[in-house]
Formats: sequence, C-alpha cells, structure tokens
Amino acid sequence: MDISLVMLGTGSAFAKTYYNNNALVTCNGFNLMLDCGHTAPKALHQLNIDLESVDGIFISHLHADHIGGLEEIAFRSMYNAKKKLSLFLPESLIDTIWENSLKGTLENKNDNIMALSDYFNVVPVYERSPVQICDGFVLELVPTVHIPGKPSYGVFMNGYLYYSSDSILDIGTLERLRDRGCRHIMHECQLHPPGFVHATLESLLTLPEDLQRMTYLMHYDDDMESFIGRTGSMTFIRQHETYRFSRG
Ligand SMILES: O=c1ccn([C@@H]2O[C@H](COP(=O)(O)O)[C@@H](O)[C@H]2O)c(=O)[nH]1
Ligand SMILES: [Zn+2]
Ligand SMILES: [Zn+2]
Repeated sequence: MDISLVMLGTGSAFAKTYYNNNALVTCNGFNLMLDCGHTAPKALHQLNIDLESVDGIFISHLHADHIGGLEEIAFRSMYNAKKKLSLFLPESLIDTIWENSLKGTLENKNDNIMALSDYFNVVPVYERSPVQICDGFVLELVPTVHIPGKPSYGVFMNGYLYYSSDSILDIGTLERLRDRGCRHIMHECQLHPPGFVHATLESLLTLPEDLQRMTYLMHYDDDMESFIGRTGSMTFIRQHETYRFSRG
C-alpha cells in the first residue's frame, strides 16, 4: 500500500524559519501524525487540515519539538471535538510522558481526569512487534541512539519507508533496513557540527551511494538553503509539500 506524507515542519529543535520536525502520513485513508511538537497545531491549521481528520499520533521521544503540541490536541479533543485520537506510544515512554511531561497540565482531579487514557486511546507499541495501524498500514519501531539513557525511536512503515525522527547516524541500522526492503529513508540532519545527539551532514555524507540516493533530509537548521548542492546524493525534504512513497 502506498504512503503519502506531508511534513508539518522540517526544522531542528531551535529553528525559527521551519516548524518542528513532524509529519502527517496517510495510508489507506488513515491519517497518522509522526510526532506532535509545539508548532504542530499551527502547521495543521495552515495546511487546512482539520484536527478531526487526524486519526492517530505516533510519538518517537519526549523532546518538546516532538510532543509539545499534545496538550493542545488533548484539550481540543476532549472539549471541542469530543473524540479520542489513538496515541501510538512506544511502551517505554508511556509512564514517563504522563508523569514527567503532561500530567502537570492535563490532570484535573475535580473532573476525575487522572490519566492519559482520559484524553487518548493509548496504543502501546513494542520493539520487535510491528503494529497494524489499519488494513494495509504496518508500523515497526526502530530503536535509535539520541540522548544517552533516554529511549527514542524511528519507524519503519510498510517495509519500505524509514523515518528516523531524532537519531545519530547508525549506518548498520540503515543497511539492515535496506536489506529488508527499505526503499526510502527520511533522516534527520544537523547541518553544523558537532552532532553529539544528532546526525550531522558530515556523517551522512559517509553513507554509501545507494543509501544516499534513497535519503531525504529533515530536522534541519534555518540556513538549509545555503547547503543545497552540498548534500551528495541526498535531498532536503520541504515542509508543507506532499510526497508519495511506494515499494517500487
Ligand atoms: O542531552 C542533551 C539534551 C539536549 N540537547 C540539546 O537539546 C536539543 C533537543 O532537541 P531535539 O531536536 O528534540 O533533540 C538537542 O538538539 C540538543 O541541542 C543536547 O545536546 N544534549
Ligand atoms: Zn527534535
Ligand atoms: Zn530529540
């Protein structure tokens, strides 16, 4: 099944020109957000995408450019749309996202709103256990190396599209995914070294040619335009444009 994808934003955590690096992927009629940073609600609005048309959200890790929009989405779902979205959460993040990130504002003891499940249909996602998002749409967690000691994940979709979210470069993982049929890679890219917790452009340029040709770069800094022509066989993906991916 084909996947269409629009980046709600393509910026690094501190970018000001670009929105947070979040995506909306559509497969077989299911609209799934990949991460939901603090700029995501505004990006949806600018793209004329009604929140009610979003069916679910996947969260890769707990930085604000990836979860900072969840508070607004939770409140609007409960008080305006009166509908729960599916929240696909790596099992390792479920307790922490509530206890350490969202509870402070979303808990409301007066109304007996005490848990993430009061706002969302929480769907735990486990490593090595692909989850069927809907008929024809399968998502698999790929553990990534980002902040030492803190879990973070990319996603491998329908066996041909890999989305790294935040990750330092791990060529071994990319080669294994390619050998399993991956045809398209969306990888984060920090344009300026050093890249302690991110994949620098310098490191990405060491990828073999075949992997570079299938790679789109995202999560970039505000001066991305000045790097055009300096990315080997890799291409910058543009926010708010729609891309279509297939196995072929
Ligand atoms: O251990 C750490 C934690 C954070 N950083 C910096 O923070 C940002 C967080 O944003 P993300 O884009 O979601 O990762 C990160 O880019 C670092 O600049 C860090 O360096 N080390
Ligand atoms: Zn980030
Ligand atoms: Zn991060």
